[in-house]
Amino acid sequence: MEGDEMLKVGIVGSTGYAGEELVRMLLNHKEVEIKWLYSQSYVGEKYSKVFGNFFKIVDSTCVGGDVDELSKEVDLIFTATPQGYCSGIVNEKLLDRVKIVDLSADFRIKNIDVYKEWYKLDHKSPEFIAEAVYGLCEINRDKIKDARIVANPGCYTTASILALYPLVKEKIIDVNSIIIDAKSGTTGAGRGTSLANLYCEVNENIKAYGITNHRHTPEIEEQLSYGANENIIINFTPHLIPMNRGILATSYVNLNGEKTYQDIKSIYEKYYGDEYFIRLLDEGVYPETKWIQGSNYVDINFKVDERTNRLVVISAIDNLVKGAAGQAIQNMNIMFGFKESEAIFQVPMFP
Ligand SMILES: NC(=O)C1=CN([C@@H]2O[C@H](COP(=O)(O)OP(=O)(O)OC[C@H]3O[C@@H](n4cnc5c(N)ncnc54)[C@H](OP(=O)(O)O)[C@@H]3O)[C@@H](O)[C@H]2O)C=CC1
Ligand SMILES: CC(=O)N[C@@H](CCC(=O)OP(=O)(O)O)C(=O)O
Repeated sequence: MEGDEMLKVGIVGSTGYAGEELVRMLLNHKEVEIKWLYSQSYVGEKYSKVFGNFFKIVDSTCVGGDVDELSKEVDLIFTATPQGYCSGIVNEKLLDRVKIVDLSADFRIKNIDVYKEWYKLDHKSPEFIAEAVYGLCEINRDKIKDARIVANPGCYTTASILALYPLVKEKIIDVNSIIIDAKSGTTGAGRGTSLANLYCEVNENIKAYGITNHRHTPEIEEQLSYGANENIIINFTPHLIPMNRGILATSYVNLNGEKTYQDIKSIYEKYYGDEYFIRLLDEGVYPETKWIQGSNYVDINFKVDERTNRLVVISAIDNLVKGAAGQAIQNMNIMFGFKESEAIFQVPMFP
């Protein structure tokens, strides 16, 4: 497509890590033109000065001002912004003009009291929560097609829910025995400066954080509960590790009755066998972040522990790609009927 036929998009939060990944991948999209790159801190600056990797590739300058006015130039807006931003700009007039893919958590959680409790924020447009679709592509593809607002899932949540969804749906595990132990690279924390993310604090170190109260807990619980059709509560413990990007989630669950490797494998095949971006690894081969880095792939495998009758499931994603920008583009592709892998097929970077 060319000129007027191209889908025009704007990116708010373009100067963050997720925003940068959106630009990097959208440049390869045959049917999309990036119309503007919005920033609060770099208005008037060349985007390629903010991120030198775009030198001689992107000539645009960051724009600021009224997003409502800018929305008249585009068909879709990605908001790769902090929690509370997107809910502040959404209104009926805006949604008449554009579709929204929000990378924050503003529209992920249906129960507003849960949102308030875990995010310590008042929601600025609760009237749109019900219609927003949780953009976990492999699970909600049909609903995403017609959505005006897509709530792009969090990074830990994407890795965790995709690993566990077939198991809860098929009721082969005790749904109240789920423990998720997840590790993330430091880009997961964003580009803003904070003491905890300084090089010397992160390098040569691994630490758990958000123990029993990380905000992805209710997001995982809500989505797994829809799958199981019953209320699920979980233990979720994230860890910060000295890597740029990547998430590895190890989930422990009690099996209902004895199950073989093949029993479980056939369940994963039923749900994901035809999924382009989900790779069910061969028996005995377990996901590593190096194998998905820079790509939109989700690698999954598991092992039955016959001694404890527990199942251990390992999943890996790139937090900035399938955990953020890649999935956001996948959602856009579904919403506009483009090839689902357009612009987001990348061979993972190794090493
Ligand atoms: N990093 C990750 O792995 C993942 C991130 N996410 C979510 O995506 C969103 C972006 O994350 P990430 O890129 O890491 O964050 P960053 O901190 O790297 O970037 C945030 C961006 O938002 C802009 N911004 C900050 N405050 C405001 C504001 N009040 N209004 C408008 N824009 C603002 C910032 O730049 P400027 O000042 O130039 O406007 C910047 O471009 C967050 O909601 C995050 O939770 C989701 C999944 C994974
Ligand atoms: C390493 C790290 O700090 N990760 C972030 C999760 C990033 C993300 O996906 O979160 P959202 O729900 O905000 O979109 C965190 O734990 O807060």
